[in-house]
Amino acid sequence: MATLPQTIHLATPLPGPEARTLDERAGTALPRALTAAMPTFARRTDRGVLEDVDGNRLIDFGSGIAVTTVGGAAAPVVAAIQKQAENLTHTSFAVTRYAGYVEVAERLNALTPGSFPKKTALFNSGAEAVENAIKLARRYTGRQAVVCFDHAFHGRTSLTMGLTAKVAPYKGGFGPFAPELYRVPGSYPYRDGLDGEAAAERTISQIEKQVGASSVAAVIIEPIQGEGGFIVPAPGFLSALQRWCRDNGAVFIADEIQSGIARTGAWFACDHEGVVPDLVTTAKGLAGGMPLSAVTGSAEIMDSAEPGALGGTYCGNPLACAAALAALDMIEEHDLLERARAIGEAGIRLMEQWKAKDPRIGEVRGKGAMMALELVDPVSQKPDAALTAAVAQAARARGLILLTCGTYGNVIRLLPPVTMPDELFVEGMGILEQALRDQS
Ligand SMILES: Cc1ncc(COP(=O)(O)O)c(CNCCCC(=O)O)c1O
Repeated sequence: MATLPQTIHLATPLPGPEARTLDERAGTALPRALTAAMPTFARRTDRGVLEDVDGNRLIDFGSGIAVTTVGGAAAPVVAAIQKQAENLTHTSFAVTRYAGYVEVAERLNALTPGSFPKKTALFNSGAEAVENAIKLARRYTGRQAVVCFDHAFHGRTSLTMGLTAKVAPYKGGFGPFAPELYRVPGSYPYRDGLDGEAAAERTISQIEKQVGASSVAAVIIEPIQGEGGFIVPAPGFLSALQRWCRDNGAVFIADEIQSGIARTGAWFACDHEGVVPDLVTTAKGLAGGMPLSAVTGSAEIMDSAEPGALGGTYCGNPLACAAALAALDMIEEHDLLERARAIGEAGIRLMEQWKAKDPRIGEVRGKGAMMALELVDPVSQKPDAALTAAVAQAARARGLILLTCGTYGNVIRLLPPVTMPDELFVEGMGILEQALRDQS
């Protein structure tokens, strides 16, 4: 298993010659709707480094959008996939079952919040998990209305586009979207100035007055909103929502696809507030880079669907299950929860120092290795998407894989693999700080 030096190395400008050739081929072969943050093509990954096709080594602050939390091509994950692939690549769990699926379900049933009997169903993508969580909530309650939130992202399938808030680039021209989806304001302390209780009162009032409590099948929320801007709700907001759902017979669904599986320094972002959802969706970091997603929750809700009502050809693929078991073992054996917390503390501390001297930084926020900078006009505090794009582009040109997000396009997000060495993380932060300075 080849390892990469955990240092940045720029042999060519980005994109280099091989990448430019591939880009031309991609322009001919692929639809223009497929875009990428980085102007190059990957060849290898190892911990915090991605090597591209021209031999450049880049610092990875993206983890493939919060997926390779344990590092790309992590040795234990690779070994588990190789071993599994020699014996079993696919049977379809709906045809002949296999132990790996059951083992992943048992792990998630034990790790997710709540001490009640739980069950898990596996799928392939995050959107697929969200779709099935909604199906189960509707089947269990016999109701149809689903409450979702401003700034939400839940996927790009038809139903999940309806749940997702931001129109561009996700939804334009793809409607009509599913009925019975109702969007309400959530908690965005930097922009609404509300504490958890006040934000929850506003949300619940809108649900009760404009949806009707008795028609709500589910309330679905990201405990930290990801694509919408790494928005950490005010303390108490999520638990107030959970109480309302319990009191009104609605299923509380925590979409932990981006915030879950050690990313925030806890197994789940809900853990930070002791919030216990009825259903949890997971994906991304679950299988160390392999496509796997899950719905985990109350056995009573999970068993509400008739035999045969859940499934799909590839759901819970054996290679993905083997990878997931190896990734979960890595998190436990190397205490990567603590590692995520340490990275978060170091990153937040650094960015707060920048903020003290730079009024363009409206807020520094996040938990664990899920951190963000919201960039604004220093006078009006209005979102500054142009500055955000310029900073990201400058950082990428210097070899830092960096992602942005936010409804207003003005949030820089940090999602490093938590197996990244400290000195490489600090070097990546230095590149980001310089890119900010260069845009003064
Ligand atoms: C909370 C939350 N729920 C659901 C999803 C959807 O997961 P899929 O595996 O991309 O379907 C996500 C995926 N987020 C990254 C999307 C990137 C893009 O599509 O450009 C998420 O963050």
